[in-house]
Amino acid sequence: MSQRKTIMIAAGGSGGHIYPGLSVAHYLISCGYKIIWVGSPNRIESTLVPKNKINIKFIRVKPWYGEKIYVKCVMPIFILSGIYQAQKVIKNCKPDIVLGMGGYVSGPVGLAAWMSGIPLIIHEQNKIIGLTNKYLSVFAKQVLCGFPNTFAKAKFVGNPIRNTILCVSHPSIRWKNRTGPIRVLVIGGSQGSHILNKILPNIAAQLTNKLIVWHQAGEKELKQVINAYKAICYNSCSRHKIVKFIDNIAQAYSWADILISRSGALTVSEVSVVGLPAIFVPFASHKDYQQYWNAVPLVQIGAAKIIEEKYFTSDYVSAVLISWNRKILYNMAKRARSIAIPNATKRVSQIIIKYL
Ligand SMILES: CC(=O)N[C@H]1[C@@H](OP(=O)(O)OP(=O)(O)OC[C@H]2O[C@@H](n3ccc(=O)[nH]c3=O)[C@H](O)[C@@H]2O)O[C@H](CO)[C@@H](O)[C@@H]1O
Repeated sequence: MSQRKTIMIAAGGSGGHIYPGLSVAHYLISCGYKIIWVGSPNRIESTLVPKNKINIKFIRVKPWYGEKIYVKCVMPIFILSGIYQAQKVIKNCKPDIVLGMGGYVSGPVGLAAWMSGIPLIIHEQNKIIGLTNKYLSVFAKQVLCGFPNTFAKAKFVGNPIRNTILCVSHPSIRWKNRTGPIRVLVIGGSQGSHILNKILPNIAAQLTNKLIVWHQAGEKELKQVINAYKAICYNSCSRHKIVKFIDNIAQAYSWADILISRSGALTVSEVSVVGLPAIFVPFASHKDYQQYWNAVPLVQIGAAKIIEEKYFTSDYVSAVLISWNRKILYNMAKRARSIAIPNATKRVSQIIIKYL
């Protein structure tokens, strides 16, 4: 194996695209390969990727699609500008292969790779394939996917999960001797979720003393959420923890009895690997309702429940929560693990290596 082989990873915009890319990047680095990341300068990859000590190049990209007339008119300019910038980065970095992990940035980089004769591999994290990957699949040497039966042309490999999450101990160890209020972890995806931010303080008030909440509220609404818990929960609010973002998500998964969360592809896959019961509230504004379909496999095996936004009221969710004791939650946790794919990082990496 040559030390000089370079793998370019294009991914950005949200944790659901970046974290699985980072898992693959670290695996390949440990095998001696060089990684160059391409992302956008103003999105979370611009901080997350350097934090992981991975070299990142930036291109400025805009969405390739949209309903507004203005977006439709200027779209060809966006596309051409993105491809031009991506070609320049490819010319400078000379990658041997390009891996597209999703987000707008992977579109122009994937196309530029194909135009330069560099093999392109793409990975789709969701149960329903996104538009960027649908277009790129025409040019890709290999299409990989995180869920089975996503796309006719795709090979099912699972979603790469961070090592720290893979190291969370088995539910039988975590639940052993656990007592006290039910521990509810609230995650709104990489940016926080308005509906969870609005309803959870009311649930905490309704079920005072019965639960304890660790709530990731996102940057935008953090202050309002802290104030909402303070206003509603009176003296008990100090036991709840409200934060912008949870860096050590493995520790949070390990602490929790149940997760209440958006059902982004990565959160769903992580919950399965860790073995954690969940109430999923799919993001309703996605055209293809991908988050609903991401959660279905865990619901089908009795490890999770989907509550759609229109039914996500404090009365209903409180009723569900008090109907589940620790024993029920522990059994759900074990079921979640039964469909986990813990070795997806290795599977993706080995396919890349095969093409080098
Ligand atoms: C609104 C939107 O477009 N969401 C999409 C976005 O989700 P988004 O990136 O928001 O959600 P995902 O569940 O896929 O990934 C979130 C990632 O961030 C991590 N995390 C989150 C919160 C936190 O405090 N700490 C932390 O580490 C999670 O552990 C996970 O690894 O990309 C996903 C993958 O394509 C899609 O399935 C989602 O539909």
